[in-house]
Amino acid sequence: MPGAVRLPQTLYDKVFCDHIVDEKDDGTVLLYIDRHLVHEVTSPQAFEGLRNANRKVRRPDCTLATTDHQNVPTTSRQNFKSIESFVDEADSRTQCMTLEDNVKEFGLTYFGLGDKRQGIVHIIGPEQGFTLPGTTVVCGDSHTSTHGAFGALAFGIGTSEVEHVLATQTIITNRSKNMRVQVDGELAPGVSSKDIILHVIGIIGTAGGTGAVIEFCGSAIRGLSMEARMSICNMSIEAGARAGMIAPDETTIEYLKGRPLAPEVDSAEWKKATAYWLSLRSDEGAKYDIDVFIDSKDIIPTITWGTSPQDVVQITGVVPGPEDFTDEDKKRACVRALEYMGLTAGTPMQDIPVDKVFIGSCTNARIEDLRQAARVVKGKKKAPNVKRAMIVPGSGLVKKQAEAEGLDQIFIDAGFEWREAGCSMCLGMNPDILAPQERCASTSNRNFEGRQGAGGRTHLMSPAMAAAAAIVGKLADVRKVTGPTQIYEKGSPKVSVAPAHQADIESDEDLDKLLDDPENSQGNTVQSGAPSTGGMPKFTQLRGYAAPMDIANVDTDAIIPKQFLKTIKRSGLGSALFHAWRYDPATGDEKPDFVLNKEPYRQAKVLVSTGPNFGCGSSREHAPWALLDFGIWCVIAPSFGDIFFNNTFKNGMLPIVMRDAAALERIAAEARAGREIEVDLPAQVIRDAEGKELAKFDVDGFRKDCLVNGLDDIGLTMKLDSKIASFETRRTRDFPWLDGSGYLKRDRSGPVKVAAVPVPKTNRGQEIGEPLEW
Ligand SMILES: CC(C)[C@H](C(=O)O)[C@@H](O)C(=O)O
Ligand code: SF4
Repeated sequence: MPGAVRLPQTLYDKVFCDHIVDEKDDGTVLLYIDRHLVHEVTSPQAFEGLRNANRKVRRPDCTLATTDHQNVPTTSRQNFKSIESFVDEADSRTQCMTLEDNVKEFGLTYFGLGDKRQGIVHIIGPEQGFTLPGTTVVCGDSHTSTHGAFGALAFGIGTSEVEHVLATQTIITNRSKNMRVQVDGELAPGVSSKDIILHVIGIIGTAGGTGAVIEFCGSAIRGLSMEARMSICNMSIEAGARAGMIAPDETTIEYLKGRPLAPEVDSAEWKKATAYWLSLRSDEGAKYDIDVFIDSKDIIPTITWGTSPQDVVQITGVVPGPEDFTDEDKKRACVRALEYMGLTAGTPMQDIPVDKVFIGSCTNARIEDLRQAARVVKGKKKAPNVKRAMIVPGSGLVKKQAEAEGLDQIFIDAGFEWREAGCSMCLGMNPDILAPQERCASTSNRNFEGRQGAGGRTHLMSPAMAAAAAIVGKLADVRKVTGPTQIYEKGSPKVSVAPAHQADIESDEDLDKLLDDPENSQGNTVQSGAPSTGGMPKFTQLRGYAAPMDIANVDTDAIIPKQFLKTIKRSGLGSALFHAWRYDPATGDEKPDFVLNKEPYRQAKVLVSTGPNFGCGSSREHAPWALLDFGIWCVIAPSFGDIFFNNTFKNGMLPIVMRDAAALERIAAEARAGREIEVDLPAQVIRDAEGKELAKFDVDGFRKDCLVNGLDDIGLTMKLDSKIASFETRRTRDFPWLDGSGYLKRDRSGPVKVAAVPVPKTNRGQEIGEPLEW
């Protein structure tokens, strides 16, 4: 209604409201997606689902695909002719070629390996101007949060959701909480945006942002370049948040000028777009559910010591010990992390030698990151004990730019390797990996067990700090290495180890055997064969053994390690579930102490985690697929990683949030005693084997309905086609720069422009035909 009084809104509220296609009374929202980024690892099963149901990609003009992940060798591409001849590893090749086939079949824009614009999906989106302020951006990848630096609502999704977006250009979701992290003051020399985000995660923890979208604000954030802002939003997922956002401002607009897929500067579209973008800041008096205030002067160069991104310490500090924590979960986690990391409490961080250095990843492989590292390295040499120091630019264009500036030579002269673009050692899936017990100074975002290679030890830090570590040969304080030099710039810049070195998987054949051999399946069908379009099995009552797990922050890398992500199927992953925890790396034998290797838990149908934040980290839907294939249909935990939580529902599984500690303990006690329990979804009750109630639980109404009735949500959404079409018409009218029409003008490939029909009301309450006011 024109003139209606609106409550003050946050940046998140505004972007969310501008994308609502439909909202149900129970709060379930059908949200329109403006930008969909696709990569080879999480898309094959989604395209397969489309094909099986004879569906098309609804908005090829709003979809951009690239190959970037574990499959892409970062060795020289000078002789690149085709993926077929270039990618040696069979499964990697299949995954890359499957994406190539799919983009052809569905008419999508694609930056392949031969294309200079190829790179990590979260680097190329902003680089091309595909990511724009005020948009909704999704990708089958948890670090989609990166794009929030533009004031976009950007979040990671699982493969089933990728299929949903491809088919309908929408997603089914709920409103998140509003969280504000305000960082004020001038950053001290040597302190970068990576230090800010590590510091923040150290304070709020990896579950601190659960259920929330974090808005980063304050004078320190405003003073950052776009690239530095991206590093912050990138790691909001490590703080457990659904997304991170920063309000667009002049820095944002400056960055977008001249980007190929942004509106043309000074055109009518540009003027309209920039006026809208600048309107996207939180209103005075807007309410936040959680507020965190940080003074920049408390931040000094920060690194991680343990196996969770919250395990941070200042570089001047020492390795902590269990007595430094009051919480029992944290004490336990500390003991485990010290053992895994091969560290002793009390050791000064700067006394710890490193074996490898990795400067790359979607967090820190942009031109500015490379410039910072180059400033530290210039004229110096890598320490002799550092076996490898790798620079992996985030995209072909970043690489080109760096070479034009002579950065490559600075690194090469210092003894670094200058590689091609890709995820590389961030995920350790291609030959860029750590050997067991090797220690790495890394600019990536995850230090989980085995993340960069089985048994590998990762310390997260900024590019300047990683460069300093390479020079010193130990974890080092960059301020000592460079002296008072200014490493960080203000404003935004324009822009092999032994193959398959996994202690547990020796060769491609081993992997194939594990994944393809029906013998290896635990015999429980995932909806695999049954494509998501065909409906799901109904979930009503589930009775069975519950496997107890007393670990906090069980990440999806642990649930299903990276080497199993190369499959293009949903089935057969049961034998790989918790692979590193379940099998001895040397012999391949089962570890007798691991819960799923014991009776009666080999038959477990439920998993009870007493630690919080189960399923945090990566968006890989392979995690629920592996659990299901093992036979686990229900996970009970005090809290969950957001994307994992969604992914389980999409596969007919039930994740139960049990915040009541006493009730959780009652369930865990039954589990430990090896007695069966019953999960009754219609009644929302958990009972013991005798039928006595152990706990009640909450579940979202829409999701319950889908589970109990085995409903396929893509089919349900497609019934709302006229609402989606109406939304698109309004979008074309109010946000014309978002249609691929502009893209086409600039020789973008892919069909576009959805026919406009007159439609009612926007979600901000305006009337038909009335232009939105910013
Ligand atoms: C492969 C992909 C699903 C995964 C993610 O979602 O994060 C990866 O990028 C990672 O960083 O672990
Ligand atoms: S976190 Fe690592 S593996 Fe994941 S998208 Fe970023 S660079 Fe790639």
